[in-house]
Amino acid sequence: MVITVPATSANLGPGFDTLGLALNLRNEIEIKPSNITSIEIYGENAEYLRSLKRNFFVEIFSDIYKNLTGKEDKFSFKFNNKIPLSRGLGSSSAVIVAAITAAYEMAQVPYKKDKIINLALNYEPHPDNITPATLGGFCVAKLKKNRVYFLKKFIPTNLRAIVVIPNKPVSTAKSRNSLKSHYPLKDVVTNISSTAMITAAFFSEKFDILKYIVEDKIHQENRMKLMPELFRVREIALREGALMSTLSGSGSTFFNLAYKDDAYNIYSALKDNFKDFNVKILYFDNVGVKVYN
Ligand SMILES: Nc1ncnc2c1ncn2[C@@H]1O[C@H](COP(=O)(O)OP(=O)(O)O)[C@@H](O)[C@H]1O
Ligand SMILES: N[C@@H](CCOP(=O)(O)O)C(=O)O
Repeated sequence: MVITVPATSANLGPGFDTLGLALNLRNEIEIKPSNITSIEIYGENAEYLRSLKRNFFVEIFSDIYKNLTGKEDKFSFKFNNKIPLSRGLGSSSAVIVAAITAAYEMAQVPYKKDKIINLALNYEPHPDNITPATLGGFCVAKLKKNRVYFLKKFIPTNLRAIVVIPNKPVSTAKSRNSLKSHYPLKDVVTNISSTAMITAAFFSEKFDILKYIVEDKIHQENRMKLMPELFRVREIALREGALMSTLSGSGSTFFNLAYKDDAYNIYSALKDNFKDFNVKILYFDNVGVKVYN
């Protein structure tokens, strides 16, 4: 069985722990029943991942598989990773969503994607990466009493993401600890109105308005101060025609949304200015986690 899962960009600026979308940058995992457990890791951060005593995917897969079947069967795992670690592209959510899905598939227990999203929450309590990693598209998610409620919208094919991936990792858990716990009412209002406008723009496919309404007062600026070059990434992307330009998740990646005809200009301006950063044009993903038997 092969399972693939997309990278995700969470928050979209003001939609902290609420908005996210899926990018066509996928980790691929091949799993086969075997007499012994074996793990092969290729691609992004392979050396680092090989050096770890515990494999996050295998642990989650084994727990869920055992819960479903009562058995401790052995498998061979081959990972081909494209999502860089701790860059704000949802690498941990991708692992969680793929591992849970793989366990249900291998155990041959029927499931709905809703189930995957809600189980994934036990491993990562913010649904803005988990929901688009599972479903693809642009997702709005709300956590209430330990349950995720969500809505998804397909992202049209005339849009592209231009991502700027710095070489410095940012741990999501550490970066969350540095956020303030209280905010002035006017800042909260800024985020509520901006998040609502972004949601309406995606659902009505009226993307031009994004140029004027994306504002965050909760987390972005503080997180960007850790890497001040990101302020210039945003300035250049918006100047070259991006519809919006936001920190991706907790960073360090910057996410830029553009019409496909403007994507190359934005890409080359960013590439010229940030030679040490990895700049990519990506399609959006509207499918989410996918299984090939
Ligand atoms: N492909 C992978 N295989 C195993 N563990 C992974 C993989 N990708 C991410 N992880 C785990 O998730 C952690 C990164 O999570 P996090 O800091 O939330 O970053 P991100 O913003 O990419 O989700 C890594 O340190 C590692 O423990
Ligand atoms: N809402 C979360 C999103 C974290 O995304 P990640 O891709 O950086 O893990 C946050 O802002 O902390």
